Amino acid sequence: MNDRIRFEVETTIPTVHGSLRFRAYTDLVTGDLHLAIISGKPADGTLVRVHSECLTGETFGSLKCECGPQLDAALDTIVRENGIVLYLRGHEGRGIGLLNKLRAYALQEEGLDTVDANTALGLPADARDYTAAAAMLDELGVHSVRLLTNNPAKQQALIAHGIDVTERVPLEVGRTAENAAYLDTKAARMGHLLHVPSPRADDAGDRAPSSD
Ligand SMILES: Nc1nc2c(ncn2[C@@H]2O[C@H](COP(=O)(O)OP(=O)(O)OP(=O)(O)O)[C@@H](O)[C@H]2O)c(=O)[nH]1
Ligand SMILES: [Zn+2]
Repeated sequence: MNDRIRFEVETTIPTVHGSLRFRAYTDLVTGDLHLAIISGKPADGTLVRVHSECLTGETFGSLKCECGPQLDAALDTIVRENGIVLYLRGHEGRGIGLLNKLRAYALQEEGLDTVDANTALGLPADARDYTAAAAMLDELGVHSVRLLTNNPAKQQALIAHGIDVTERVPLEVGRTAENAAYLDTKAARMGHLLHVPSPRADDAGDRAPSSD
């Protein structure tokens, strides 16, 4: 499997979440540099988050999606419980890239939802490939995982690449008035398992309610 990725370097970085080990891998097919962010010793059964890059959500605090809070929560969780966050470059915009994601956002301003905006651009609703993620887990000696995700398709994709997903662990954070319709569309049209209710109108701008 590891004709797909090449390990480059490992270094430890102190972060607001705690001390984390960063292992960098070159994707030999796409040229992207992916990261495995690790707390504790990788082992079968470990907690894993396979996270798709989202510049707008993670760097600029976009409230259109929940990627930023999900990444923060995943890093906090692996520091607490040990585990791995695979940070996948080239997955931006569900695999259509930053420029096309911004084009899709422009169409969403005209009323299209997140699925139809991709389709209107002649692009798949989800173009992500998980081969590199599975190869990184293989390189780390991890073949069974508890997966932090709300997306059963991501679970199935990893299974199809030979990773035994023993449990799906929900990661429902970051719901706001701004992204409630987007999250509801992901649940209705993309099969995401989302149960946290939308914030009330008078909560607009607040961060996600704790849970149900
Ligand atoms: N094309 C497109 N991509 C988006 C949009 N909103 C967020 N994204 C991208 O979607 C990716 C994250 O995928 P999501 O569908 O939010 O969630 P997921 O990774 O499938 O599922 P979880 O594991 O539950 O987070 C990131 O790369 C974001 O950049 C959008 O409206 N259009
Ligand atoms: Zn995002």
